[in-house]
Amino acid sequence: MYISKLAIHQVRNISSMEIKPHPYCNIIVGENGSGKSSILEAIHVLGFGRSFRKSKIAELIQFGCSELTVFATADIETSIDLIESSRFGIRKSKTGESEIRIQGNKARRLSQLSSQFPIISFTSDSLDLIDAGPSIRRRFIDWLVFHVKRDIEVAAIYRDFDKVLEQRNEALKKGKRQEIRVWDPKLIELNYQIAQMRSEIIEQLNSEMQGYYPKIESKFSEVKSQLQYKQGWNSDLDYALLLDNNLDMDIRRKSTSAGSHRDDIYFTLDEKPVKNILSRGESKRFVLALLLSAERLIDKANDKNCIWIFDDIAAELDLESLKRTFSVSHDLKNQMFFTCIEKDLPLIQQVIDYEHAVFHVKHGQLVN
Ligand SMILES: Nc1ncnc2c1ncn2[C@@H]1O[C@H](COP(=O)(O)OP(=O)(O)OP(=O)(O)O)[C@@H](O)[C@H]1O
Repeated sequence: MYISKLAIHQVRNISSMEIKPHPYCNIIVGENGSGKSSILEAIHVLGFGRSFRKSKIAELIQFGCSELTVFATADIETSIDLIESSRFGIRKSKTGESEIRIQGNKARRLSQLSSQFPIISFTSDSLDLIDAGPSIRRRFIDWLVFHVKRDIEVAAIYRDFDKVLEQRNEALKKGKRQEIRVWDPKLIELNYQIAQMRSEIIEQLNSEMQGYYPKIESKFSEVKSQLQYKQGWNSDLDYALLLDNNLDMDIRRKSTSAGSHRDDIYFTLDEKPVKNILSRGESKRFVLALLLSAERLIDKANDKNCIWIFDDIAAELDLESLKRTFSVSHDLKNQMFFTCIEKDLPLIQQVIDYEHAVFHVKHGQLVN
């Protein structure tokens, strides 16, 4: 799948812009502050309903405007010379309302749009997957589960778990045992479902990683890399029993101490935490291999390639990593959007030895 047309309105310094991207490789060039990343933000909003940075939606909306909109036409080659087009759109307002359109019809949930539109982003924040707290890794794994399972019910399982956990925590605050126990059967069931889905996907991701990591990082080809699911409770014990055992403590702490909401994934090299071993550049390559492995799983399950967005690619990766990334991504036939400043364009074009489109951006407008 690739975006064949993109229309952006009122996203940061872009008042209105229409682009017809190349099916595989797009380089967005401009000076600092020209609006390159804003194009990537617009694509990200379509796939996730939020910024790829830590910006809130209201911060993405152009100064003085009350909403932003992004529309895309995405094409899929269904056979050698047959292309199927789909239209997607999202409107987000400052006051928090969203309107989602698929083929011109209103959709109820963002997950309906996201399921059609798998986007992978590699930005300066991507290292958070290694460095930041477990919630970032859980979010990544759950996003992958959602795209691999291809089941809209998956989003409902996560939503319900959050709701039930919140209700149970409310009951814990009141300290009423009977009320707390009302939530336990549903919590146990959803906890089990989430654990099962996460465990399966981490195992599959681990196995893809064995192939991709050496392609991106030759230095550690002899060293075993491992992704391990670390459950947020003692998995030797029955979860129901654990909730019972922890009840007094949970009432004191006013929150549920054990469960999927405490899950994490350990990334190790030679059984040592990646976080403590790898340099910053090496960590970026590890994350890149992780993202490529994730894409492979999505691709296998959906026959639908992911759309990649790389912000300021030359600042993030060295020449060798760039070469490897472009080569692997090109083999996978992904649609890619890179941003870079004018001075880095020759370097990037030297590494990309296949057809691509270049879009020059100035003051929030295309200039080529
Ligand atoms: N809500 C907003 N409304 C209008 N302009 C904004 C808003 N938020 C940010 N901007 C401005 O939009 C411009 C484009 O930002 P963007 O991050 O897209 O630039 P860029 O080309 O990627 O720059 P760099 O190379 O420095 O990363 C910046 O000047 C930024 O200050």
